[in-house]
Amino acid sequence: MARGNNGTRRPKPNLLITGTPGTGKSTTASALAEATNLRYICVGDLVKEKNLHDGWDNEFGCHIINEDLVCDELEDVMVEGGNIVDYHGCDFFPQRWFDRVVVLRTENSILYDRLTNRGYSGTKLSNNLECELYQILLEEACDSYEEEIVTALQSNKIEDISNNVESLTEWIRTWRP
Ligand SMILES: Nc1ncnc2c1ncn2[C@@H]1O[C@H](COP(=O)(O)OP(=O)(O)O)[C@@H](O)[C@H]1O
Repeated sequence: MARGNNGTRRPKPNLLITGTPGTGKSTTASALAEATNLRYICVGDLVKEKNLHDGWDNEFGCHIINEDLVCDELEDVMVEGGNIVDYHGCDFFPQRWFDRVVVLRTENSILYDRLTNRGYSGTKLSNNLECELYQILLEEACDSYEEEIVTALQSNKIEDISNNVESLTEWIRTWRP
């Protein structure tokens, strides 16, 4: 829902850019933030910087995010509006925070190359490839937000990044409080 706590519409929209790791969230979200002057929030970095986690998960090789701490940390800026949030999950954020939810999608062979270049192997690699193959993030987004605010965008080629940034910039530009 596009309404803040005071019942008025936010002056600037909040967007969530989600998708399997490697689909291009941080590349797309940071380019979009630069093009629009909105605030870029990388939840993964925030978790590390502010210790919003419950330790390290050896099996998955990542921090165990504390979702309540993350939501508390972000509440004020999200109510204010004008944020582009990047995270490979979306079901624990309050639904009212987002005006648009973008799920980036990448073909498996391309994602395989990106993730192996990043040093992923074994279970971590196969879990992420399966996550993309079974559209886990798209389903999570559709289950968590109103259908009309969720959009899946392809992120296979470099041109996809500029096209996606351009169309989202236009959407942000025409946003009216
Ligand atoms: N649409 C795309 N076309 C080509 N390369 C891409 C595309 N999106 C991302 N990449 C590359 O893939 C890698 C992972 O991108 P990144 O933005 O870090 O993904 P994420 O934030 O989803 O983990 C980076 O090297 C990036 O340059």
